[in-house]
Amino acid sequence: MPATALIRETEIERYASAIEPQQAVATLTGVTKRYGDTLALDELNLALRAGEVVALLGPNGAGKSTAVRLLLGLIAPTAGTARVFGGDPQTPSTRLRVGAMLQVARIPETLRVREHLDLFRSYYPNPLSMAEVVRIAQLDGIEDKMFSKLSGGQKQRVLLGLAMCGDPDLVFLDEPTVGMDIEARRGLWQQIRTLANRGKTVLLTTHYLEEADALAHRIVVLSKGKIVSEGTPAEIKSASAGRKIRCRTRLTAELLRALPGVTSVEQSGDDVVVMTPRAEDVVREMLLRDETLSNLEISSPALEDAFLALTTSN
Ligand SMILES: Nc1ncnc2c1ncn2[C@@H]1O[C@H](COP(=O)(O)OP(=O)(O)OP(=O)(O)O)[C@@H](O)[C@H]1O
Repeated sequence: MPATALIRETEIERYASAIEPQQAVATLTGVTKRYGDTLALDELNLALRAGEVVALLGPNGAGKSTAVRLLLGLIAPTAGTARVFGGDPQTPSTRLRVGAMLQVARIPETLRVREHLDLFRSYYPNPLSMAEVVRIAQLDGIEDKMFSKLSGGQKQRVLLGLAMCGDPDLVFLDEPTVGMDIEARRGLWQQIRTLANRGKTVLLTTHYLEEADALAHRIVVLSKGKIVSEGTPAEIKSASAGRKIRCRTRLTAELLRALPGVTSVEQSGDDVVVMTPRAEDVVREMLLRDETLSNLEISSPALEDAFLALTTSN
């Protein structure tokens, strides 16, 4: 069954309508964005609630950065409206309440960490104290280092610190852990969780499905400028690919494919892998036909499988 058949418009509407306008910290309503002939966003509706972490997932060119840049007020929609704290994202008073993690390439290499933080703190009337920024972004011990001398993970932590200087209520993290090893990535995840626990709203874009799974209350999957699925990580997984049965059996692939509810059958070494939204029924049928069936395993698909199904079938 194509994944698109499983993604119901009504599910997306359920999320959009579940957010009362007064709860929404930031919204894109009917937003279309064109760059010349390129349609980057196509009548997109997105709302972020106070205190939630939302992951925007999607393949290259899906429109993730465009959505973030609209909410940051860096670009204007071709049609539709972008609102942050009820106002235009471009107004200075709104910008003071928003923090964004920049890309490494945009940071001057020849300043020390402390100098970068001082500079950013000076942009805000009520910045966080230096000690607080250092604590949140775990920069102890590297404050006096030149930015150019830092490791990839340390640079990403400085970028998070810079985003936090103004004590923002809404934080945009664009690929926050790109280029980091798994240990450093986990450390940054912990810091992002701390932000959410302090009531901040976080929108992160990522290519790492594990990251979205680990951090987000809600995942929004974009493909070609449209939302193709939206829900908790568990909902995304279960809505898209059903469950996976792995076992050793004498039954032929042809017979398995003919069982009600089976969506795919693949050989994997000596085992066979069967995908179905009705795992219990299918296993019952298999056991009735093959009492030697062994090595049985039933699992939910990884978010990665779900994501691929969603974005490639579109
Ligand atoms: N300034 C621009 N001028 C022209 N086209 C652009 C511009 N910025 C983005 N685009 C195009 O708009 C579409 C959406 O791009 P966007 O950068 O928002 O996607 P993305 O999901 O963030 O991709 P990636 O994961 O690669 O960063 C793409 O087709 C891209 O080529």
